Amino acid sequence: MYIDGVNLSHLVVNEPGMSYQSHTDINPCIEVLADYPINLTEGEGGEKLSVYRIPTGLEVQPGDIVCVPFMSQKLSGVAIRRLAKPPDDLPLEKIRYVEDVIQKKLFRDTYWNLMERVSQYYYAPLIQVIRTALPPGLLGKSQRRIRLTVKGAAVSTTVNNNVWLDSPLMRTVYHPYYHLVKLYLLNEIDKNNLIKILALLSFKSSVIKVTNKDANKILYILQQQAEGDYSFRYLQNQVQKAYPALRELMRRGLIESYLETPRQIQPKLEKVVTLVGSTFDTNLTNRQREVLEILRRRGGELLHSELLQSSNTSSSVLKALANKDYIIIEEREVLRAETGPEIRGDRAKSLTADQSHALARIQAIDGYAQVLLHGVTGSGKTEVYLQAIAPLLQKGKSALVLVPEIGLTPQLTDRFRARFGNKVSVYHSALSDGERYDTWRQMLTGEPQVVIGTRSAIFAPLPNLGLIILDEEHDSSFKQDTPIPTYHARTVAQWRAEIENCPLVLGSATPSLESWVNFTKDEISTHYLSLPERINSRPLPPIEIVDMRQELQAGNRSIFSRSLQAALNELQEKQQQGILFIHRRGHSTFVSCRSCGYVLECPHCDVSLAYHHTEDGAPQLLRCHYCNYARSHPQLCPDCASPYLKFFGSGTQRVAQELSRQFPQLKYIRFDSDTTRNKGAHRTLLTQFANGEAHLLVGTQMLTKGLDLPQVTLVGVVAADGLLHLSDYRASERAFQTLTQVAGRAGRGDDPGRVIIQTYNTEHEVIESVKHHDYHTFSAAELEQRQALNYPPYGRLILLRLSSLDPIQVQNTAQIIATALGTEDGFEILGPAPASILRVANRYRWQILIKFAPDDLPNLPDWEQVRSLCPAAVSLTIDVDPLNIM
Ligand SMILES: Nc1ncnc2c1ncn2[C@@H]1O[C@H](COP(=O)(O)OP(=O)(O)OP(=O)(O)O)[C@@H](O)[C@H]1O
Ligand SMILES: [Zn+2]
Ligand SMILES: [Zn+2]
Repeated sequence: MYIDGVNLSHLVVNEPGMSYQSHTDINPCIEVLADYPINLTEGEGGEKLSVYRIPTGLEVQPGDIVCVPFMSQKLSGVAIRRLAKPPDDLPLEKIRYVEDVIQKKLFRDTYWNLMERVSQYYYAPLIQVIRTALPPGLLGKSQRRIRLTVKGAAVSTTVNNNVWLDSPLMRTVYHPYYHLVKLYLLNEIDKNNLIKILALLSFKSSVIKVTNKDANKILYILQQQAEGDYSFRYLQNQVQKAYPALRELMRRGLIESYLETPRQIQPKLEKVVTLVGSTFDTNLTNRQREVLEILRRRGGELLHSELLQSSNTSSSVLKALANKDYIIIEEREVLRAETGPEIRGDRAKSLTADQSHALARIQAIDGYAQVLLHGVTGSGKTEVYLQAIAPLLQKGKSALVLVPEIGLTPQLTDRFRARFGNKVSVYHSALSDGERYDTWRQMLTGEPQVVIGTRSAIFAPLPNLGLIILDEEHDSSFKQDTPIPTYHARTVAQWRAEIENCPLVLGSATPSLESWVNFTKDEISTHYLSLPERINSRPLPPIEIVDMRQELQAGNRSIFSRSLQAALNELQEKQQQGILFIHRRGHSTFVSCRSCGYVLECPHCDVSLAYHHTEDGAPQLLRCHYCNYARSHPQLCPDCASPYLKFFGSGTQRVAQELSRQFPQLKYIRFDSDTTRNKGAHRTLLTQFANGEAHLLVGTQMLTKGLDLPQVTLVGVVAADGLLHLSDYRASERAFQTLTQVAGRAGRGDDPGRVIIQTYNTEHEVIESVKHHDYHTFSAAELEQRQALNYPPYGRLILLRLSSLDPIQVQNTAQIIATALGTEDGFEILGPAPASILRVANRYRWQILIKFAPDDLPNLPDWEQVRSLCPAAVSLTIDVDPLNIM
């Protein structure tokens, strides 16, 4: 990483034996990489190091997170390098002091190396990588904001004449002319007079006019907000040429810009009462004696609030006791963390031969190596992970376990907690900021522990890492599409394991083709470990493929084939349980008018709105899946006022309706994004199902991931076709993985399972391979195609995503960039092409795909040059190794 021409990797960090701390330094300074906001006066925010002085008495070391002054604000940043004296070209009095150290010793050498590698590979500024790695709020979220001046508040915008008078801003008592506005509101003076008075008062001339269309719009937007205040970024997204317009408004004194002070997340403190001494003097009241007695009985230490409650007393009583030195009241930090329910402990299972073999191979690794644990569904991969981790903890080391989506797999965390108790913590984005902050800091302590988390947990700052595990390594949620860095947790895990010199285990029943090729290219690698059988030699469930065309020919118009209907009937007779899987895109969910054909669309995106209905009695909503716009379901067609609106509802909903109609006695639980919105809903629904409260679990993709329910004997895939026809070179791979995983939920217990897949494409090669549980044939055929077309894992891809409010400008920019790239060789350029949904949240999107051989890296374009071709109104994201090309 080069910053201002300096290669950072030589500067960093904490090199042992360095004597910078020497007390003879007269004016010690430190270089800081701060979290600068985008600077309005310079356009783009750059990445540069700034020098600060270290005040006497404050210990500042490279790798610390510090708080520094910047203009009139405070920012946080990472201390990079100590200087024994200030740089020669910088007069001492110009250098400001570091204010404080927020977090000591965050970045060790190894951690810093990781940050740099991510930054280089994904072409993302280092500070962006650091921001991704840290819990939210640790670096202050300092942002540039724009607010109206009094003068600006009084300008009448032509967007809506004189709207300013009705703007909330004018009605706040904080407004300097509120007394005048109030007169107007009370009808004491009329509007025209008020305008004249205000004009006289504030500008001593006639009413100010803003003629520039964009400037006018900015004023209007600001005036609509109660405090007349928005972030610079927000305004930039609302108005096409925001930047010159803002400058004009600022020059005319109608708005001002300022930096918001960072809001640090504070550790949570609670008052604790501790009993000191055990003899109680006679000078105590009965009440006081009682309180002390309760405290003693409860072990001599209680939370202040708890003691107040259980002794039913007031804080003045406690204070009096503290004054008499019977108790100590002090603030102590409490850690916020997700704890999960109480779980009964369990012991290590005795392993099958295959499991033992795999475990032995993993444990024989000394230092860094990658292992692919390829085990069919239900082969006991998790048990191998658990037993690989146990001895590490004993040796004082920690383990990191990455999973696709933690909310969906409460079962998995439970299994880890049952084995390792409170040594397990979870880390993912659904935690509150406070919980994330505390969990994260708790990792820094170096206590041996197991962290289970999603994608971003690959940056968990565990100092003594002994093992990294990626479960379901094929899952695409390990890849971040946006914002930058567009990292893949598997790739980062490879670097991290290498840097920390520990093993990395990739586990899957359906390995990604990348991993498959990687581990099988040289003969059979010793690090390819296979669990080809289920536990107790249970068979994989037989898979029946049903041709839905034949069903139709035979006169069956139901969405359930005759075979699936029979299976559902049997389920009820035998009191067994089943899962019905619906692919999200498998059914249309839009609402259209039967009379005129009008389709309800999102006003901001080029897509139709999807119908959502969570339960009886809940409001019927139409929602945009791209920008989250929502509206209520209209009674009448907005176009022709016909009452005959037709909708299908989400796939699960439609299937649920059909179930109630055809199998009224079958109880089902819907498990999809509508029914699992609330925190803890996944767990609740799965527990209900596990307790036998329903025959069927009906749901989407969420069902495919790691569910281990022994009583499930039937899995039905209602329509596989939606999966087969995605316009993406990875569609087949994804379809094979999803279908294999969902099929793998059946027959995991004593009763044998069966799977029924309904499709209109019985001959599709994916369907063929899934039917025979044949990963090898599938991957061989798929890899052949990839190789022929130079797609990953044989070629590499970089996707340039461009977007703008201006449809012409973004198209032109895409064309210019593609042309410029076309003059270089070493790579192939596909596009520019509009994204498959051109407009999302009012932004028009184009993309350019760059394809090259893995070893051609040195020939890649200069991204700074590419960026310079991009005007300010067009944003460019470089997605390295993209997974979603749509
Ligand atoms: N050695 C063993 N003896 C007995 N039972 C075992 C053993 N190993 C694992 N099991 C049990 O077998 C079941 C399946 O194991 P597990 O869920 O780990 O499989 P998996 O390979 O992770 O499956 P999937 O990839 O389908 O999620 C679990 O209920 C687990 O407790
Ligand atoms: Zn209509
Ligand atoms: Zn939308």
